[in-house]
Amino acid sequence: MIATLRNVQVAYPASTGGDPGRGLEEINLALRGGEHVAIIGPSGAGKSTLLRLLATAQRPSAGYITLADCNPWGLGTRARQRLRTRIGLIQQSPPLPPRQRVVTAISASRTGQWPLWKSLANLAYPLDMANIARELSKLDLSDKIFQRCGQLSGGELQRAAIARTLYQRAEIILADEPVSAMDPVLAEHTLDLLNRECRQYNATLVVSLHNLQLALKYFPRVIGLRHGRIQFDKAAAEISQHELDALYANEQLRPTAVAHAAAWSDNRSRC
Ligand SMILES: Nc1ncnc2c1ncn2[C@@H]1O[C@H](COP(=O)(O)OP(=O)(O)OP(=O)(O)O)[C@@H](O)[C@H]1O
Repeated sequence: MIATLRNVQVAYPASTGGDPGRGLEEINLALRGGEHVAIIGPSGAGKSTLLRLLATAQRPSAGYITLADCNPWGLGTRARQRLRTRIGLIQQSPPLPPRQRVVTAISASRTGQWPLWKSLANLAYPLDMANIARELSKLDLSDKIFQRCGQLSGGELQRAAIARTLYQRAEIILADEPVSAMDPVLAEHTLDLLNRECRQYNATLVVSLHNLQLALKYFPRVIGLRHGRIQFDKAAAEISQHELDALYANEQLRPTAVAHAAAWSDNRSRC
């Protein structure tokens, strides 16, 4: 298994002196290397928290986690940093420095894997321009290579962050709503590309999505989270409308989410 979580819990500090905020509770999960998994669930369900846990950006309050056969929180700082070079986290609003050029931001994703002299030389002039240009062209961003990150649109920034993680050659790619700022056609194209690239390099891909249609279409395994707990974890083809209704029950997003799911079910039954 590339990742396992046993009875994992994340409790956030209470903001007003009450009970601790609920992030995740009793999460039990095993991910095989090379698997492609979508995480769905209403706003506040814990999707980002789960991705941050898998990225070692968040420490569990309780329970046990292994990544690539080691406990990240039992490692020293250096060893944990080395482990992080094998994990790519694509955030919904990628925190790329606004004044940094796209080429520099992308090349920085590999510096943790390089010796110090190479990282320093790379700061002065990106050493691997051809491969960076290749990753950008896959995402139709070739013309943005020397642009400053702060000058990119939301969707372009998300695509630059995806190019950065692909260039990193991460073994585990975690993406938090990676296509939320893209138009529907670009969103499909980008998710399709991300899946193909991960298959080619046998990378494990875990993506949180609010768009159920995309989750069910592109991911063979889907995890439904609600109130910090796993409601279901099963093959996309086996998820029923009833389970989707229950996942989003009483949530403000329900009408949109269920409409997406109903459209997808209709399409599925017509095929
Ligand atoms: N840093 C934090 N401090 C306190 N509470 C937090 C923090 N981060 C998240 N939470 C709380 O934990 C819960 C889960 O949040 P999380 O961001 O993981 O949900 P999500 O499913 O990704 O939501 P969304 O779909 O809206 O992005 C929410 O109730 C949220 O308010």
